[in-house]
Amino acid sequence: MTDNGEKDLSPTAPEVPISRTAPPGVAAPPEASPASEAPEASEVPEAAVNGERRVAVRVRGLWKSFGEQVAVSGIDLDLPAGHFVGLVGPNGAGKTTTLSMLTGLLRPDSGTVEVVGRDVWRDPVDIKARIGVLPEGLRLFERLSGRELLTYMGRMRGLDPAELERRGDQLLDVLDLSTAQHKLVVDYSTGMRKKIGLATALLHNPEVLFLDEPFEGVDPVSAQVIRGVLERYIASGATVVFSSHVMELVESLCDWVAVMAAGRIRAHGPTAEVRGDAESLHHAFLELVGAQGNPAGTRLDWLGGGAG
Ligand SMILES: Nc1ncnc2c1ncn2[C@@H]1O[C@H](COP(=O)(O)OP(=O)(O)OP(=O)(O)O)[C@@H](O)[C@H]1O
Repeated sequence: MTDNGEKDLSPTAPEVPISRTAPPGVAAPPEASPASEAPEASEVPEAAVNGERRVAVRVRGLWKSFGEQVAVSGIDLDLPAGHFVGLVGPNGAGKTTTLSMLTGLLRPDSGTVEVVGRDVWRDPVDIKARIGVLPEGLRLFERLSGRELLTYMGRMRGLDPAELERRGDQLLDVLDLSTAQHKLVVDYSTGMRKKIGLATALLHNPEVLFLDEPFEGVDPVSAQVIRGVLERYIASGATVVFSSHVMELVESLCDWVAVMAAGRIRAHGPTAEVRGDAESLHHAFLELVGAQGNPAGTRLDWLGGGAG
């Protein structure tokens, strides 16, 4: 158990007894300087090494409040490179806020984030060339066609035009968007928007891909396609960090998982170890976030039967 009340199952973590119940309370804010005054990040080489393991994302003391609401409560986390990492948690757990801070979209109140050994807030331009992001509430240039969007993003990334066209052709083909490539994005379905968003996130061949709910609103066929693309990407040594509520999906896709609740990390490590002896990751998750045995339905004694 760490200072944050989490279960750290990473192989580099000290040997500690594992507790599956975690206190729901929120710790007091740390005596930390604002992110802009954070101490100089150590010079970590690109293949940052933590023991034998390369670290794709290193988070220390990350904290974010919105007024009185503490969204992320001083989390520490090492996410290993070359893995499919799932960030899971109930509604309002702080997943989107965390992902936004990991990708330089939201400035933390305090704490540091390093991605492939570089401080996200000190090297923003360099970092943005190395990561791909599919954010929540994806905003796209609606009046461009899918193809135009890819071309625009590729040029922004400085890709050679011939290479950009080659990659665009392949991505549109693999993601089954070739026939819709000249349609305006505003006319795309939810699943098509996710797919074109994923294509723009992959176009520059990033080292780490951050995806907020990538499978939400995506049909099973498209989900299978996205899954195949991501598995191939991981096999090349890249890293995917994605958030999801769908535990079965996380269990089948991710070999590493971090469980969040109330702004804190409740457990993280190899998926099989976080699941432990539980029947499934879903059951382990319910136990970790303290949701088991909550008979919400029994309080709705008026519901059903149509008696008014
Ligand atoms: N811009 C904001 N202003 C005020 N409060 C916010 C803001 N963004 C997030 N919050 C609050 O921070 C907490 C964490 O929100 P966040 O969106 O990170 O959770 P989440 O785990 O992604 O939830 P969900 O699974 O429902 O998307 C919530 O209590 C939310 O109301």
